[in-house]
Amino acid sequence: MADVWQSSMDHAVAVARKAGEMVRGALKDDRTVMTKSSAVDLVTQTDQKVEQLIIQSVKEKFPTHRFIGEESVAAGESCNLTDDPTWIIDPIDGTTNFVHAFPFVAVSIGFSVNKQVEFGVVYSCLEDKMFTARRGRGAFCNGEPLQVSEQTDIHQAIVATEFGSSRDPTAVDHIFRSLRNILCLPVHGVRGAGTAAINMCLVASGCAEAYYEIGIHVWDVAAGSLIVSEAGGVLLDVDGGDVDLMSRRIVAANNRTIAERIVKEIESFTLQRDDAPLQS
Ligand SMILES: Nc1ncnc2c1ncn2[C@@H]1O[C@H](CO)[C@@H](O)[C@H]1OP(=O)(O)O
Ligand SMILES: [Mg+2]
Ligand SMILES: [Mg+2]
Repeated sequence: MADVWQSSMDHAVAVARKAGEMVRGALKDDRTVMTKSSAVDLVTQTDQKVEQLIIQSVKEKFPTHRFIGEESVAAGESCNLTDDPTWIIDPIDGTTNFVHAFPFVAVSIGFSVNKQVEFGVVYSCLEDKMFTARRGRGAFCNGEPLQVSEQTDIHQAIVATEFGSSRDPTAVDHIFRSLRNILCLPVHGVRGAGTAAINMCLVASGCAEAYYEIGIHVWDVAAGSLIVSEAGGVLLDVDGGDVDLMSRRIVAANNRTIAERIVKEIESFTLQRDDAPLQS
């Protein structure tokens, strides 16, 4: 059966590749860093230029589609997911890595209709790996099918997470308590690539059993969430309920056994939702 979103997905892959070229080029000369929500929440002109490139090219081709883009939201645009076809864009996931030339940097493009992610594209542009997933049709890396790990024993798992962009000692302590619980289960290891999107692609690829984090935004995980589920993985909220991409919390794992085991060890907390009304 013809896929109504195939041309949109083809466009997403093409523009993600173009965006990745721009990121690779900018690695050599653009290191002018600005900050956003905290002294370690970084943004560069390249983040902004790449987001504009993606949005402009999509607007020309699909003028009725809507957008949620990290840098547009930072500039004051709303972050509401409607039933309309919506491109959910993180132009550079891993800006801190980009600034330091730490080699995990991704362009992340999710596409939702009726609030459901229809396709996801994550281009790990320094590794030149194009991760794609179409709902119901599997997940791929450079065209090769992806499959999550078959491991069900948490003690033999690698768990990915990040420390986030808050350096408030109380908030850091909170993150460390969950991390300590998980590390001491024990697990084989804890890792973090420095980008939510690539962490999720590592789960989809079977290289890590799980990824969890509180503090992510919808643009960090929209594409990756579909890549994980289409590779056979599961998504949960950190309290074990259904995942809610606007809630800033996620557990992505190879299977429910591992996901639920991790949930037990997380000290959850809530943050302001991505779709909370703007403060005036
Ligand atoms: N100092 C920091 N360290 C790690 N991640 C950070 C960070 N500041 C912001 N983030 C963002 O938080 C996400 C989840 O950890 C990352 O993918 C990253 O997305 P970003 O590069 O698009 O801002
Ligand atoms: Mg991001
Ligand atoms: Mg970003």
